[in-house]
This record gives sequence, C-alpha cells and structure tokens, in this order.
Amino acid sequence: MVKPRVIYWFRTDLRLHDSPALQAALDLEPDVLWPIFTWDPHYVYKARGGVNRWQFLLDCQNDLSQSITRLNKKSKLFVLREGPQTLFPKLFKAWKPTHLVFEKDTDAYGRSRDEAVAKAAREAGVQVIVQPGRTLWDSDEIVKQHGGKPTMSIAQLQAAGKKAGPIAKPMPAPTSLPDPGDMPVDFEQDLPEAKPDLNANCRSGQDTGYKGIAGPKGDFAIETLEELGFSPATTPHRGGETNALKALDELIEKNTDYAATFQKPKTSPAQFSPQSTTLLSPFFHFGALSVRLFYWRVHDVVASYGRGASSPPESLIGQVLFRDMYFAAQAALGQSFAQTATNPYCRFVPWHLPSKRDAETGLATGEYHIDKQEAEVWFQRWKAGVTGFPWIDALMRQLNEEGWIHHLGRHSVACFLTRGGCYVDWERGAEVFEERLIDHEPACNIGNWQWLACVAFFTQYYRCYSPVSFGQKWDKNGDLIRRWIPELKKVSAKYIYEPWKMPPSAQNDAGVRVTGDGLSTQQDGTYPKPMFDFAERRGICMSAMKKAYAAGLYGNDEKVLDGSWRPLFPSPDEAEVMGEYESDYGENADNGDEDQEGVDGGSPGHKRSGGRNDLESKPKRQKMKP
Ligand SMILES: Cc1cc2nc3c(=O)[nH]c(=O)nc-3n(C[C@H](O)[C@H](O)[C@H](O)COP(=O)(O)OP(=O)(O)OC[C@H]3O[C@@H](n4cnc5c(N)ncnc54)[C@H](O)[C@@H]3O)c2cc1C
Repeated sequence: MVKPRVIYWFRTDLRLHDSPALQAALDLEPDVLWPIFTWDPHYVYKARGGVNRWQFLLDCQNDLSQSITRLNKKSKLFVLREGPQTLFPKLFKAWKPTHLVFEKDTDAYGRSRDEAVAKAAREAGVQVIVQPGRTLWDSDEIVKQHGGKPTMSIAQLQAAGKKAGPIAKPMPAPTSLPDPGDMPVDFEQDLPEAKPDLNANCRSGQDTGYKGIAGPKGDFAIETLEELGFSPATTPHRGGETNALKALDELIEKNTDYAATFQKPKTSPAQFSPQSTTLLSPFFHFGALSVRLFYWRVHDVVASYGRGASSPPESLIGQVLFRDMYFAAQAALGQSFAQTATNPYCRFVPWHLPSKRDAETGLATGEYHIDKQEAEVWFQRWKAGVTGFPWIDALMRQLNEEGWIHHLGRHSVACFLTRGGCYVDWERGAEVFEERLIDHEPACNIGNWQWLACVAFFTQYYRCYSPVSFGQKWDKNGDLIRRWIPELKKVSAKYIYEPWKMPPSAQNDAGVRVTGDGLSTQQDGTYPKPMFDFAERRGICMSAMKKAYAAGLYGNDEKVLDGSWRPLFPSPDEAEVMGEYESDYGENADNGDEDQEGVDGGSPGHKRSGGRNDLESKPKRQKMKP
C-alpha cells in the first residue's frame, strides 16, 4: 500500500501543542508531510488588518517554523504565495499528495474557501481531513445541540456544551515530524486582484508580496513587513507559540491566586505595563495558544484552590466561554452575523453612517453613507483619539499604537461611539477594531460590538458609560491619560478628565491650551475642545434607543430591508435618527411612493427565523429607501 503523502495546511492553528488536526495528520503515519501556509489575498487585500496584527502573524509564523525545524532539520513552515482556491488544484497535480489536513474554520469566508478547496481535492482524488480545535467545543456541534440556533447567552452555551460532551483534554506537541516531499512549483502563478485594497492606507512602500509562488528567493520563506509595503509595527506585543506558552506558565505557576480568583469586572481598564488581564487574546486568535490547554490548566488551578475561587461568567474560564458563545453565534448565522441587515438576531437602530449594501446579496460593501456631516466628524475624531474627552482619546490612542486595550476600555469607546454619545452605526466601530486590534477575531469583535450597541446579547441601553466618571472610578489621577496624551501630562487630577473646565491660568500652568477640533487645525501644545456636551448627547441617545426598541425591528424585517422603516420613527428634527442620504447603488430603482404602504405604526414585526438553513437562502433584493 502507498504510504500517505500529507499536506498539513496551517491557518488558524500556528502551534504544535494541542493540535487535533496536526495529530490527525501524524496518525496517518505519513511518508512525507508538507507543513504549509498559503498567503491568501483575501486577508491581504479584502480584510482590514493593520501593521501591528501583520507583525503578530509573522511572529507566530517565524516561531512555528523554527519549532518545526527543531523537530526535523529538513522541514519548516513553507509559505506559498497564492490564493488557496487556485493554488491547491495545481499542488495536487504537482506534489501528488494523498491527504490534505487542516483545522476547521467556521468564519464565513473560511467556510466558503474550504468548500472550494475540498471540492478541488475530491476532484483530484485527495482525501480531506478536518478537525475542530480552535474553540473549547466544535462550534457546529454547539449549534446543533442548541437546535440549529445561535447561542446568545453563556447559559445557552453551557446547556449546549453539556449536551455536546466534555471539553477535550489537550494533547502534547509531537516529538518528531516526517520529512517534506519534493516541492516543484513549475506551474503558473495566479496573481491576485489587488484592488480594492482595504489595507492601502497601511502601506508606505510597494507591495511585492506575490513575487513568485515560493517567494523572491524561491525558498518558501515567510513574508516580511517590507515585502508587504508596511512600515515597522508600533506595538510592543509580540507573537509566537513560545511566548504564548511562557505567558501561560507564568499565569498558572507564578500567579496562582490571580488565575484562581480572577473576576473580570474587578480588573482595571486603566492599568498598563502590565495590564490587568492576561493579554492572551492575540495568541488565541492566531492559534499560537490552544484555548483548551488554557481551559484545563485554569480548571486545575481552580479545582485545587477550593473556596474563594471565582466562577463563570466573571472567572477566567468564564472569559473563554464568552469566546465560544460568539463563535457558535457566528457559526449559526454565517455572513449575516457581521451586520444588521438580514440578521434576524440584531435589532435595527437607525444609526448615523449606515453601511452601503450590495443590492443583490444584501451584504455590506465595506463603504458607508454619510447621512449627517456632524456624525462623520465625530467618527473621524473618535478614530484619531481627538474627541476632547481624554479618557476616550487615551484608549483610542492606545488602540492605534499597541493594538490592544482592556475589555472595559473597549466597552467605553464602543458605547461612546454608538448608543452613548455619537449614535454612529456599530458596524463603523467594528471596522476600525478589525483594522487595529492585534487580537481581532471576527466572531468576538462583531458579537461584542452588538453587545455594546445593545442590538444583540445585551439590552440594558440605559446603562451608559460616562467618559468622565467611569475612568475616574479606576484611575483618579488619570495615569492612563498622562501615558497616552502627553499634551495633558501636567494637568492636575482635578481637570485631567475634563480639561475644558480649566481656567486660563490652569491651562498656562499645565502648558496646554484647550482649543480646536483635533483634526486639521490642531497645533502643538493644544488639546481639542470636547466635540459635544456629553450629558446632552446621552439623553438624546437614550431616548432614541427607547424609540428603536419600541419599534421592535430586527435586521431581517422587510421594513429594514426595503427602507420602509422610516415612518416608524419621528422626523430627524425631533429625535436622533439616521438622516436622508443619496443612494448611489440603484437601490431605489424599483421603488415607487406606494412603498410607504403597509407601515403599521410600530407593532413589533420581528419574526425570528431559525437556524442556518433559513439564513443561507439568498436575501431578497433590497429596495433601500433613503
Ligand atoms: C467592542 C469590543 C470588541 C472586541 N473585539 C474582540 C476581538 O476582536 N477579539 C477578541 O479576542 N476579543 C474581543 N473583545 C473581547 C475582549 O475585550 C478581549 O477578548 C479581551 O479584552 C482580551 O484581553 P485578554 O486576553 O487580556 O482577556 P482576559 O480577560 O484575560 O480573558 C481571557 C480570554 O478570554 C477571551 N475573552 C475575554 N473576554 C471576552 C469577550 N467579551 N468576548 C470574547 N472573548 C473574550 C479572550 O480570548 C481572552 O484572551 C472585544 C470586546 C469589545 C467590548
């Protein structure tokens, strides 16, 4: 019998320890094993990713490659520069593998990519083996055990988890790896469509990432930031399985009390160097740390700690349950999960700066309508960390430079942008986080933004974060602000959260003038004025949320999809509501005035449809009415 020739495709699992997929590949007792990574143009051009996350990815790849070489001098992580959909059919012919093995990816794009690759494998007679390993439980199994529906609470996840069975125990890293086989690449490279490039704003140099399938030297080398045209990263946080395992050891062995008694609400969003939570999220994202290993090691600490140990949802184990909850919600809803439109579990709120949508598919295009210029300015000021509210600005500047902020810091800035200040669409904020977080995880980012905007998972919109008192609760002296906003360094604690209240003499003493809008006109030695009166905005947003809740529309409602929701809301003069905008996608082409018919004055029209099958059917063509 021919001994298996296995391609092991690394993607969401940049580690050797506790990898059920890698173990499945090794259980085949292969003659040859090619550990490869495909440099997928989808992530390079069509998904947002800032330089800090790219750096973290390259760190993880380099570390993994060195670990592979330690086990077999002839092997390493071989990077191939082409989209997997076009590359694999050629590899199947050229390398003649018998098997392709990889870790399951339940992200919306991941699913469609893997279906295409599996089809090509079937056609080439290559056997595909897929193993879950990215979450505590297989997210698809959780959905199945939850009646085909998304998990919208920890209790739902735990109930489904109970039915799915115990969380698997982690498996050790392999101690040896087979040799790789020959790797001819004497076939034509399909070059990617680089436009539109969602990451163009991060590139300061020329993008040469697709120079040859095996790279410029033909040695399957890992890419560099220079090849991508990116400037050096600004984050101090570095990736790699080695760093991840060291951080986990330190957490479990040196900080046993901390790990056993961790209560998330008691950790400070203002603490830095070191931060108050584990900062393991980017390692989980790239699969450099197994979440099941984390779970079991924390579980053992908690079990031996006895009385006084914390429990979910506040405990460390509770934190990774949230992660699984969002993964299973996304696994059930697919692409709809990432947006309001077409999503039956997401409340419709007439936010400013709504997403443009593809008229055929109903999916967001990545662009947005500017329905109100003032809201656009607020959004730009929020992004740049120049809102004039130092607590918000410090957090946004930390995000922009380091790519990570504490969970409650994320709460503050997300609430401020959406229901607690600007009334800007949560999808705008999620896109900024997608670009800038080093731990950006589609399921967790989307789910948490929905939570904070009170459109899904959480409904208590009357609980609003103040950009002044919330920060003061944790950090009276404003140390986080002083760290990130040097222009306010010398401001006294009395004014550090509200510098606009400083009389001229205090401004003189602190060496700063509070003036301008922080964008084009800002001068050295100045800090911007607040962009609005927060108390006033909080009141406006809260009453607008109340109206949106009363209207009771969800993303899949006809009125949301065809734009006839507007009569359910008072005119923009009376309350905060999405303004009129010019549609430029021909979305109105079929719309007559009679589309106003059937508006029922506000009885909740939410029809929850069930599981994935309902949602995978193509959304109706939208008639977006501005
Ligand atoms: C608006 C917003 C956007 C977010 N976007 C992301 C994202 O893109 N990726 C991401 O991993 N987390 C995201 N989170 C969740 C959370 O803020 C981060 O997981 C956490 O701050 C990471 O820091 P840590 O590793 O120190 O967390 P710890 O408190 O040490 O928790 C341990 C692990 O539990 C998981 N976890 C903790 N809280 C959550 C949560 N609320 N949801 C999901 N998983 C959680 C993470 O994997 C984390 O590493 C977001 C939160 C908000 C409010």
